[in-house]
Amino acid sequence: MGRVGVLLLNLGGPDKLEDVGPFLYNLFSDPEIIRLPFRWLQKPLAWFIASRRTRTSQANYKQIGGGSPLRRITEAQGEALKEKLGNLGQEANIYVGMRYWHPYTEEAIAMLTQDNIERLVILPLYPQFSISTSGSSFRLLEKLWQEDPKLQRLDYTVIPSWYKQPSYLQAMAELIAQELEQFPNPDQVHIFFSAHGVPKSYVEEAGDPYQQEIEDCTALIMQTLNRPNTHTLAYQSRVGPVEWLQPYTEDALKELGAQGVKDLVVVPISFVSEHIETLQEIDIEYREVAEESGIDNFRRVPAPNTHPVFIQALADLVIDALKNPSFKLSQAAQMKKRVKMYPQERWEWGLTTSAEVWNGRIAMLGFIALIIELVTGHGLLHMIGLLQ
Ligand SMILES: C=CC1=C(C)c2cc3[nH]c(cc4nc(cc5[nH]c(cc1n2)c(C)c5CCC(=O)O)C(CCC(=O)O)=C4C)c(C)c3C=C
Ligand SMILES: [Fe+2]
Ligand SMILES: [Fe+2]
Repeated sequence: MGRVGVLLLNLGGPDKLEDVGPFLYNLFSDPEIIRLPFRWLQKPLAWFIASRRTRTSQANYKQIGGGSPLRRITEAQGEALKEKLGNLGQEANIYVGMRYWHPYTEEAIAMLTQDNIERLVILPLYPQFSISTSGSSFRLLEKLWQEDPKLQRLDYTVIPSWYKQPSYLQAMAELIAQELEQFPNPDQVHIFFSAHGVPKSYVEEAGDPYQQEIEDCTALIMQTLNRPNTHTLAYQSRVGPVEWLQPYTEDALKELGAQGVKDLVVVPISFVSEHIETLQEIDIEYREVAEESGIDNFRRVPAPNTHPVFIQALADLVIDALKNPSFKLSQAAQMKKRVKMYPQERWEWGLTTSAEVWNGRIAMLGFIALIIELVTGHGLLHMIGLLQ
């Protein structure tokens, strides 16, 4: 076997507060995150949404030290994986390719081409597949492959999703058990799985397997844990006006509080590193919701990060992938239908989702008209004398 490389794919996060705006712009420019009928609208809309969200998002990053720890943790995972693979007799170079921030996927690809890697394993750091995460990175890679004959000669394989991997399940079970043991009555603690949400239309219209994989993953972790605790699965981090997967984490916490649950442990399951949604959203925002709802003892299970059993899981995935027949990007990036972030087409009166969507659309048209007017010097505002 020639030189082996492992490409770890991840989302990326702003390293410092000034990065938040451009990071959000990159994220909202992705048609896998916001799908629009007209391609030319993508960038202006991304700019518009990113500008509106930057301040709030910056305030959240400020609460966790002024930036995302994602790059540091992903690089540490890469180093630990390299060492583990070496111990198992499989030398490999590790590359980190982020989708929306540094080090970008394009940079990782340039490095591995320069290093003359001959056999590559593409491993997304998302245990479950979603169109919006692994799917988006696979589509970007597909594009890079189409553009570069050197990449077309590279022998590669993709691991589309891996939530059933036994050492991953074992690591999650160990982390949960460790947290349960912090309570006086561990068996009485309610285990609350909080998965990252996606718009419902991704699953129902576009055939995203994400919800199914999350439900299977939750059941497998509970089986591996093998304890009598009750549990709930809910979805966090909704963005925008459309319906996302339900129940929402916030509502489910309130409901459990109302039912008299006092001891609760939250398990983040869509992601394997600490990031804004564990450190800020769960640890600060959802803790507050839980405590206001009467849940007195609220704890969170840490993300797997560089837990040795988790690193073993990554190493096993790589070694198995090198032995098995290749899985290609075209198979992994397939999407059943085109999805939209804003699916509602019918008008409804009142302060409804539809009204919010139409308000947004009208505001968007106004915004585009304003830009055109500022660029050309002609338009309604000039006619009525508001602009000169
Ligand atoms: C707008 C739609 C979004 C979808 C769909 C979405 C899916 C999704 N995201 C993650 C993991 C992460 N998301 C992160 C940041 C982030 N994500 C969105 C939006 C969507 N995510 C936004 C607007 C942001 C920026 C932060 C904010 O302003 O709230 C991150 C980065 C975290 C960091 O530490 O910087 C991760 C990781 C998953 C797993 C997922 C679907 C399965
Ligand atoms: Fe996200
Ligand atoms: Fe998010």
